[in-house]
Amino acid sequence: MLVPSVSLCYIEEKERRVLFMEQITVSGDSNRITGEYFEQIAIELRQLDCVPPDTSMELFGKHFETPVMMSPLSHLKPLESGVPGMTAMAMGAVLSGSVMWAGMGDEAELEDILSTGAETIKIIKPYADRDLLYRRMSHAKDSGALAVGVDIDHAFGDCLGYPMKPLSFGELAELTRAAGLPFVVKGVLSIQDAEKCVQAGAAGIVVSHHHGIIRSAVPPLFLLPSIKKAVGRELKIFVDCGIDNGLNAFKALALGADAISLGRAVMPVLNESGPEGLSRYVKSVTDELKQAMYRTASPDLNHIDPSVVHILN
Ligand SMILES: Cc1cc2nc3c(=O)[nH]c(=O)nc-3n(C[C@H](O)[C@H](O)[C@H](O)COP(=O)(O)O)c2cc1C
Repeated sequence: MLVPSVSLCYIEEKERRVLFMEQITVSGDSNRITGEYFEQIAIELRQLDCVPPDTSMELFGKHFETPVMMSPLSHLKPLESGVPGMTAMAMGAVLSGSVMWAGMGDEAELEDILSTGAETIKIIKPYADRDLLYRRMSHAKDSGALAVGVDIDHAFGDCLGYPMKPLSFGELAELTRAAGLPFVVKGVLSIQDAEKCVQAGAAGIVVSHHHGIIRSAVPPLFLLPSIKKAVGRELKIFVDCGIDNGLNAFKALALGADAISLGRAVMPVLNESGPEGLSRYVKSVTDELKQAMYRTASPDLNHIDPSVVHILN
């Protein structure tokens, strides 16, 4: 099987600036393991005394209709209408009252995204060129991003010709101090890193294996309860990887996530039906989540009892 190295990069050739389905199919076994783990998690029903649930959330001082967010993607192809892919994604986020996240794109792309009015969390690569990292971070702040962060898991090899380098704890602490915005660390997949993020002053973490940045990655939901126990009172916990429906979103929220993100699942939707279709999709995922909350007597996102989910086997 073709498996990318740790320098997993979405775009090796410019011509592949399409839906990236080729790369998605070569992510080793981590996505399969994660998918199978989701299937092991079952939901019980608590239908007496249940009330219509509220799926809205407050994040970094803003109000959102749903905890179903966009994952930070990058280099999506433009829609047929000519609207750049990431801008269209941001428009979909605005229409659905959802948080937008932006990945590796450049400063002009982020400005386009923000011009849609989308509340956006900008995730910057751990560029070996730390000056570039800091420039991107202050640009995000000056442009009005909601929060900023780094995907610490994309720290090896290079991406699109940009060499990457792992962050030290000291560098992370310095970045969070300098950010001037809530700082989010994406690609946390251990209690150790989660605790270091708290000590470094991060406002949030994304528990994620980056759709298979390494083979045999532990499913984010496997670690989530222990990460929640260790750091859940100190920072926001977000989760992605393999979430494409409201029941999987519910499982993640029940096991300790404050919000979840949809990554690869949004790409075909966006491509086929644009921002409006994306908004309908996010709303349908949110509706399915709401049904699960209703049937488990979970009145709002802060009151989902973890004991409503069971790990079989
Ligand atoms: C085309 C594509 C581009 C991505 N670009 C970035 C990026 O620039 N920064 C980042 O942190 N993650 C990036 N990711 C990773 C996603 O944010 C997400 O962590 C991953 O796809 C797992 O979520 P999923 O299983 O819902 O797709 C990208 C993923 C894809 C598929």
